[in-house]
This record gives sequence, structure tokens and C-alpha cells, in this order.
Amino acid sequence: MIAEKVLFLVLDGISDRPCEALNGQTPLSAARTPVLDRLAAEGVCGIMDTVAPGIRPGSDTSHLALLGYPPQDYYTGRGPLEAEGTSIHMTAGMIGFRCNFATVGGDGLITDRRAGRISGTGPLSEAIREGVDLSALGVGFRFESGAGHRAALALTGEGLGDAVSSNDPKKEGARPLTIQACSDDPADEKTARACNEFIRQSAEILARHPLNAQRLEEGLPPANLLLIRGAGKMGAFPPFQERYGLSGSVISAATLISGIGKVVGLEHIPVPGTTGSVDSDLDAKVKATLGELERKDFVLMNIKGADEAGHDGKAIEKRDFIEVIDAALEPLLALSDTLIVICADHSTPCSVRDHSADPVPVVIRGPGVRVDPTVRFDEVSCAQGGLNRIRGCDIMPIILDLINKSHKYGA
Ligand SMILES: O=C(O)[C@@H](CO)OP(=O)(O)O
Ligand SMILES: [Mg+2]
Repeated sequence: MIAEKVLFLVLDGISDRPCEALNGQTPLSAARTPVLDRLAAEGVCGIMDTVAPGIRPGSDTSHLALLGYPPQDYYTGRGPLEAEGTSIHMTAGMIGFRCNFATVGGDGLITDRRAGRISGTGPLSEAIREGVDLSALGVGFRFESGAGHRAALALTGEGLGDAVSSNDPKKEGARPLTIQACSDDPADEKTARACNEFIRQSAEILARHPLNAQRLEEGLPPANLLLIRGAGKMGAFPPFQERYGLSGSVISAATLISGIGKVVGLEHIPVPGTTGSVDSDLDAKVKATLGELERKDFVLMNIKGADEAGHDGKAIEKRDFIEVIDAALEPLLALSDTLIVICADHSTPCSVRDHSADPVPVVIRGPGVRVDPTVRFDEVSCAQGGLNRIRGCDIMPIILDLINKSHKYGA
């Protein structure tokens, strides 16, 4: 039997390094994961450098690589991808940015890059849309909330460049930076001016917003500053369906991933109750994925919460959420005619609180797979598996070969 459908599940940032809080185990190896282990036992396992050995990937570059769009050829910055994951559609001349709602103290130092992992920022974004005016600079904008503390900005207007820096120092306890043009090009200078003005005006609006007054009353960090990064224009992506002959959908609460899916031509299927965090409704997500597999050849599904726990340095929370994921994946065991591919997009070690280049575990289970002796889905067990060590850009060719859709190289 040959599989006709492909479920590609990315467990965002699930892999890790040994954690002190877990007696030297990783959250994945410490977690009880009967479903993932059974898939490992019935499949072929390996480890994967999603971009290349020693390269610490963003979720943007890693997902592009996993879908077979090498970032060195296709990546034009995170901003436009994140914007497309919201309701913003990036057209020629627009410059996209990823934004964080963050907290800055009275002394001007950032106290939380994610404003206490705020959610429900819709009213803040609405106030920014209504109140910020960049017309004196000849610039318009779109601004939309994403999942959690995330948002996307797109600048519109004549003569805007995308070679600008970020105001995000990437750490707490530092001052927000001034956005600079990275060249003498007046277009980059215009964008840098517009960004700094956007940040200034939005901070004034956020400072007097009732939602922040309420957060202060509740002892929560206010979302009183926007951190802006990942400037870019939209790239050109050959459609997934033309490239692989597969129709596809993307199921992800994280706007970056739904944006990447959309720009390569996957249909984005929103699932109510999913949040991109550890409180997400994973049963609803799995149900929606199974439904999509009835209609489409390929479904990309992303579960984000373990990555957030890694960024927050919470090893026990990460382990516990991995167990929640595992329980939610139980219905996948019944998919006998589907190729199931499960991996991470990068490691997010709790000790690093950011992504690392440590290779990620991968399992492929389904018809035609040469089952190897690995019986556990974790970083070390998978390293013994039959896929050995591959790169992210190898995974689509391997999938296509297993479903008999690869092109012969040679005559
Ligand atoms: O979006 C996220 O989850 C992370 C990393 O991709 O970004 P940040 O550190 O700004 O929260
Ligand atoms: Mg990621």
C-alpha cells in the first residue's frame, strides 16, 4: 500500500537540552508519551538540522526549509510572513514587520518583551489603528493583532525600503533601540522615520488605554510599548500544489506559520479555541486536521505551546504540555493510509530561553516506511533511527518518495 495523504505535524520548539529541574532529562524524554512512542515504534526515526548543522533557526526560516523553500533562496524577512498570517495582504511596495506588545518601566527599561504573555490585544490594536497617523510622513499602515503578545504591521506608501533595524534589544533590562536605516538609501530612511513615529504615537495611545489601566489594577504588566522587527517585502513563492502536485491546508494558531502556509498556497483553516499557547484546544485542532485530510492531500499542523514554555525557561510546564499534546494525538494512531511526519522546527532549550541549533527528532510512520528499532520519540532515541541525521530541506523529497510522487533523477 502507498500512502495518499500526508500529515506533517510540527511540534514547535519541542526538543531541548538536559534540564536541571528534570534531573538531567529533556522535557520530551521526561514526559510520558505513549502515542508518540508508538508512532516511533511503528515508523522510522532520525534527527534533523532544520536549516543546517550549527545554524540556530527562527521558526520562519525553519518552516520554509521544511516545506522545501530553502530560506537562502526564498526568505525576505519575518515581517511579511507574519503579516500574511493576519488579515493583512502584502502587495508590492508594502513593508511588513512582526511586532510584540511589550512592557517598559518608568525608567525606560523593558521589563517584559511579551507584556506578561498578554492575550486579547484586539482592542489595543483597534485603538492604534484609529489613533496613529503617519500621513505627515507620506505613509499609511495596517496593524493587526496576532496570537498572544504578537502583532503585525505593514507600512504602505511610495518609496519605502526594507533595510531597517529593529527597536527590540531581544532582552529584558535593556532600553528599546531607535530604528535605523541600514543604508543611505532615502527609502530606508523614510521607513525608519515612519517606524520610530509609529512606535512613539502607539506608545502614547497604549499608555492611556483602559485595558492597560485594568491590567495595572490586576497587577499585570501593561502592554505599553511595541517592539518591531523582521522588516521585509513579500518574496515570490512557487505554489506548493504546482511544485509537489499536492493540495494542502495549514492549521496553526501562530500567525507566522499560517502566513507561511498561505504564501506557498496552502489553505488556512482557523480553529476556534486554539491559541498557540499551552491553553490551546488541541482536541479541536486534531479534529480539524483529520477533517482536512479528507479533503486535501497534505496538511501542515503546528502546535506551538512547548516552544513558549522553552522561551519562558519552564521545563516542568514544557514536560507537562508535551503529555497533553501526546494525549491529544491519540486519534492519529488510527490513520493507517496516511503518511504521518512529526518533528520540531528547532529546539527551544529552557536553559537558553531561545532557539538553539541542536538537531530535532523526527519520525515518519505510514505505509512503505522501513520500520527501525527505535521505540521512543525523544532527542536521543531518535538519533539511533534509520533516517540518521538529515536536513530540513530533505524532508519533502523523502515524503514525496514515500508516496511515489518523486521525479527520477537520471534516465
Ligand atoms: O513568537 C515567538 O514565539 C517568539 C519566537 O519566535 O518570538 P518572541 O521572542 O518575540 O516572543
Ligand atoms: Mg518555532
